[in-house]
Amino acid sequence: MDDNSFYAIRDVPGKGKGLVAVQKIKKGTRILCEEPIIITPQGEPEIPRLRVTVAQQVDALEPSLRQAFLSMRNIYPHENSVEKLYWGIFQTNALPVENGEIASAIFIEACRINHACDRNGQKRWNDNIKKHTVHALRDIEKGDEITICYLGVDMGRDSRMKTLEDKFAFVCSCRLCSLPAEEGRESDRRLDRIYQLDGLISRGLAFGALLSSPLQMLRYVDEQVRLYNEQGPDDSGLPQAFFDAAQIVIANGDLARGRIFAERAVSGWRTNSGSDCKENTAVDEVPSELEKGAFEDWLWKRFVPQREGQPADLRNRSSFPGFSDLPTDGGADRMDIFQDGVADDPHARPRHWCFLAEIVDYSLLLRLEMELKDVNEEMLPLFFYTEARGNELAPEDICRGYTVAVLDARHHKFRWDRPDFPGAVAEATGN
Ligand SMILES: C[S@@+](CC[C@H](N)C(=O)[O-])C[C@H]1O[C@@H](n2cnc3c(N)ncnc32)[C@H](O)[C@@H]1O
Repeated sequence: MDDNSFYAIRDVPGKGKGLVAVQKIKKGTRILCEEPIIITPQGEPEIPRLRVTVAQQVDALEPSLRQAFLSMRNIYPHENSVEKLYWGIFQTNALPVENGEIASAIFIEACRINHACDRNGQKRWNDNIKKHTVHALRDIEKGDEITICYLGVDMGRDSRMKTLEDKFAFVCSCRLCSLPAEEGRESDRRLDRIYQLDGLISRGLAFGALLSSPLQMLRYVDEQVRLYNEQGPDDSGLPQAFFDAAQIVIANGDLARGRIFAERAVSGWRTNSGSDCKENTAVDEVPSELEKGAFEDWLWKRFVPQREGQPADLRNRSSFPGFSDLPTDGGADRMDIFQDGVADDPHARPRHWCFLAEIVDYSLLLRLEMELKDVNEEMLPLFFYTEARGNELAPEDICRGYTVAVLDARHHKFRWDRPDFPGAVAEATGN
């Protein structure tokens, strides 16, 4: 868990524990960023097998994490075996990950966040840093509870209530669910229509209506945006709506509107994922000097071997990857990124990359240890297991704010790493 100073875990009346803001949090701020402690694999439908997987991971947790897991809420408390008890806690608290490998996971702090249909936090699994994040959807005042939405799609009050009661055993009392009768019905009508429009727009995009009836399609999105705005400020569905509008107008050659809709979509996504939305360019940042081939390389973000004397593009993530994007020692993973050619091509030329990270802090007791921040803003430790334990470096070269560069860095699993633990304790090794 890093930089979690925006909140404290407190008792929240009628909800058990919850996260409460301990300072004002500005819209778009990353409030929480946390690694999983227990995961279930994607595509395993067999509950008994999942129960065993979860139980094995719980048993392998270090005592304080295990205690934290066991203190979590369990809405299935009447199960009579330890395995079923763990499974009950897992089901009550697990958050979706859905990165192709992991289906859902337990996070010690993120799983304490309560639900609100008009939540002020946006949850997301960030696959770049292999962590769950929550960003502020609007300004959150000190003392306010931080909330996320447990439901996948917008639905009316009765359907929301039923799903939350069936799946999470509580009755929601958020602002939206507590609206006076007529306002509540009005809100439901809006949500039903937003849902209906979603279907019309996605079918239209899939079946070519963006070319055959673009104005009708634009009307649908216009209505959806208006309904989102009436429903509440900064709805997290807005960026997708602007993106849909951008596709409709661009497909019809209307680049001026396309640019504005695209900018609005990006601005909304930036709020939803805050500082995680890193790699971006402004519309006028198109390189004008490049010849055709080089322009295409830029456009498709292809890896192009550096010519001698050519300055390196520090924003190129295949040359300057983050920690989570590094290849594994001896592994064939991500070879497509890390070789000039395809993985099984015997003539593919190996290429080089450089892991860069800022020194945030350091100490020199038994050995030199550093706390680093990489290009994805992921924090990680660096230990010097060298002969002189880091004393090879001159003291004036070790400063906060300086950059560490590790050429051809790789993940390396040490013998004492926990087996099969996600995002495991691998360290950057290199020459
Ligand atoms: C993932 S946990 C959230 C943390 C939990 N409150 C705790 O004490 O650990 C989910 C459970 O919290 C409770 N909960 C979440 N949101 C709630 C809400 N809006 N009102 C009442 N209870 C809520 C429900 O019991 C739900 O099954």
